[in-house]
Amino acid sequence: MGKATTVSSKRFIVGNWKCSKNLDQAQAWLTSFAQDFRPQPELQVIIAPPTIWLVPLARQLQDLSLAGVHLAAQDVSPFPRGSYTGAIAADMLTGSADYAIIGHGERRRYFRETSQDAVNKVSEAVDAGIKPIICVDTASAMSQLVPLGDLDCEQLVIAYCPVEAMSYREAEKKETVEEAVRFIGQIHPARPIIYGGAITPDNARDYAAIPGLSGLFVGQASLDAAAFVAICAAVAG
Ligand SMILES: O=C(CO)COP(=O)(O)O
Repeated sequence: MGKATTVSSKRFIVGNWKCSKNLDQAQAWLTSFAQDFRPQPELQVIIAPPTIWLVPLARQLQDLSLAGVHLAAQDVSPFPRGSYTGAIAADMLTGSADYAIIGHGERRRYFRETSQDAVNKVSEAVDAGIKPIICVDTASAMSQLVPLGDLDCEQLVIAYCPVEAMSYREAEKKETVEEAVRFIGQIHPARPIIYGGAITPDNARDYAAIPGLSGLFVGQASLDAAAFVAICAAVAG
């Protein structure tokens, strides 16, 4: 895989369920989403359920044959297969997840993950053919961004998720997001950048229109299938 040279015209919308939903709820969500979602060319919808539901949801998704809808793991091991109790190696995701979220602010904060852990995870994901969605939590987080420059991965997505927006449930000001996107884009010119933090069906259209942004990363509002369909429609434009 070589380095990308231009930002692709793809739009991304990621629904991160975090630690929510049992299997019945997860499958009911997908059934309801499939009834109302209208696929759009260039729109990549990525659903990140708890890892334990990836395999049954991948089967359900295959039966539904929804165009442009993918699954992501919310995390991946920084190690290959081996004696790492509790870990899930990136190549174990093959066949169920196409993407993996890596370095989410909540992983950094509650699980003490470092930027080096994130880089190792990205490297494992890339080797396994899983596309990384790497999260950075502040616009000026050079330590999170710079090591990514050495990675040879064409399909990396950068998710800008300011911690305050997630903690206080208030989206960051659009001008500040735009500045952050410009800053990140200078360090990683050809990477799609998405924004996450208190996105709702009401503000999605405004945020999706921020110049330089390739999509949205949604937590709480993705738990409701109808709200997520509305956000997908807003991102598709
Ligand atoms: O963490 C996020 C995306 O992964 C954002 O979460 P909220 O949309 O709940 O603020």
